Formats: sequence, structure tokens, C-alpha cells
Amino acid sequence: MKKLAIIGSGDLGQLIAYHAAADKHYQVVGFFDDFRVPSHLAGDYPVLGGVEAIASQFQAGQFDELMIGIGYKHLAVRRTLFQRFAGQVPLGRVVHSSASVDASCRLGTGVFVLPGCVLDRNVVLADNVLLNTACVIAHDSQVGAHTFLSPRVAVAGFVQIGEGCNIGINTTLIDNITLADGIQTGGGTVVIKSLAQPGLYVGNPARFIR
Ligand SMILES: CC(=O)SCCNC(=O)CCNC(=O)[C@H](O)C(C)(C)COP(=O)(O)OP(=O)(O)OC[C@H]1O[C@@H](n2cnc3c(N)ncnc32)[C@H](O)[C@@H]1OP(=O)(O)O
Repeated sequence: MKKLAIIGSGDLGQLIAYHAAADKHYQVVGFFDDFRVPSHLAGDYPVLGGVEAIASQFQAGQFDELMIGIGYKHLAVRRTLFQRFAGQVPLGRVVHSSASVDASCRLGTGVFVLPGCVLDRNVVLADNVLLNTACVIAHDSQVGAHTFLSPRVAVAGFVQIGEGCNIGINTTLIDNITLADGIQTGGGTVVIKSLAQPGLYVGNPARFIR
């Protein structure tokens, strides 16, 4: 079994560690975190060092693949870390075994798909995408790199979601619409037309608030 290390030892990092091990994807060896002292125990696994230690610990065989446990509050950091290590260290992927992912789907590296998600035919998840619990993405829809979907987001067919988006819990996106890069939606937002301006949208129908 491959050995996994995770950047970030907070809640999301520990959630990745939990599912990666419990669902038997990886042997988890620990975290890299600039805000914890090495050997600090975060949940069940130790902090191995700061981000600067990643390359040397990979060369030393400490781990085989890396995931990024930085969530919706710091999506720019999530992107920066992915870009820093892509091509230097193999990025991992965890798709929970309870998720239904059609064989025609294409998933990038660094992707984390939580329990109960459903991805129908021809769905594409670009690199470093995170789908939280029970998201449903209908056929022929695409999610851009570094984008985070909160639990129970519902995406209809032929939808394009841009890069670095933060889609709030229970957001609904109707079919044949496009969301630009950097869109954020509040919980329960209902998006019924394409959104071109980056920023935060809430309500039904979605309205731009800032
Ligand atoms: C596993 C996990 O937990 S993953 C994380 C899941 N979490 C989420 O999805 C969080 C979603 N967050 C929200 O919905 C938040 O309310 C946000 C981000 C939209 C806004 O938060 P804040 O910046 O604190 O804004 P604030 O609460 O001041 O609201 C601003 C305005 O938008 C309205 N508003 C805020 N959220 C919503 C919403 N979800 N739907 C409708 N209106 C909303 C407020 O009523 C307020 O309106 P007003 O100016 O007329 O009074």
C-alpha cells in the first residue's frame, strides 16, 4: 500500500487522513504543517515537519504521494501549494468507495471525493478539486481546478464551474450554465443563470452581494 502524507494537520487534513486509511486507499504517515512543531500528534498521525521538509522527506522515501488538506477558507493557499509541488512530488487522490463515479469520468490529481457523492457520465474534475459529502454532479459537467464543493451541492448537466470556486452547502446549479473562476456561493444558493463576475452570491435566485 502506498504511503500518504498530507499538507495541513487541521480538520480537513485529519479528515483526509481518516478516509484515506479507513477506506484503505493509503497508509497514512503524517502531516506537513508550518504551524505545528514536528512530532506534534494531530489526531492519529504525527506532524513530520514544515512544508520546506516535503521534498527531502519524499527523496528519503518517507512517503509516496501527497494530498493538500487546506480547505475553503484558504483556497488561494490550496492552489499555491498544489502548483508548488505538482511535478516535484506525486500528488495523490482519494475517492471514497461509497461514491458512485461513472467509468467515463475523468479525475485530476489531488482530488478528494467524500462519501456518498454521485458523478454521472463524462463528469470532469480538474486537479485539486474537493467534493464534500453527498455532492451530485450530473452528466457532462466540469469542475475547475482548486475548486471546493461543500456538502450536498447539486449540479445539473452541462455545467462548467471555474477554478478556485467555493460552492456553499446545498447550492443548486441548474443545467447549461457557466460559473467564472473565483465564484463563492452561500448555503442554499440557487443559481439559474451563468455567473461571470467573481465574488459572493447568495439566495434564490442567486444575487451578487460582494
Ligand atoms: C463540511 C463543511 O462544513 S464545508 C463548509 C460548508 N459551509 C458553507 O457552505 C458556508 C456557507 N456560508 C454562508 O452561507 C455565509 O452566510 C456566507 C459566506 C454567504 C456569508 O457570510 P458573511 O460574510 O458572514 O455574511 P453575512 O452573514 O454578513 O451576510 C451578508 C448578507 O447576506 C445574507 N446571507 C448570508 N448567507 C446567506 C445565505 N446562505 N442565503 C441567503 N442569504 C444569505 C445575509 O442575510 C446578509 O443579508 P443583509 O445584508 O440583507 O442583512
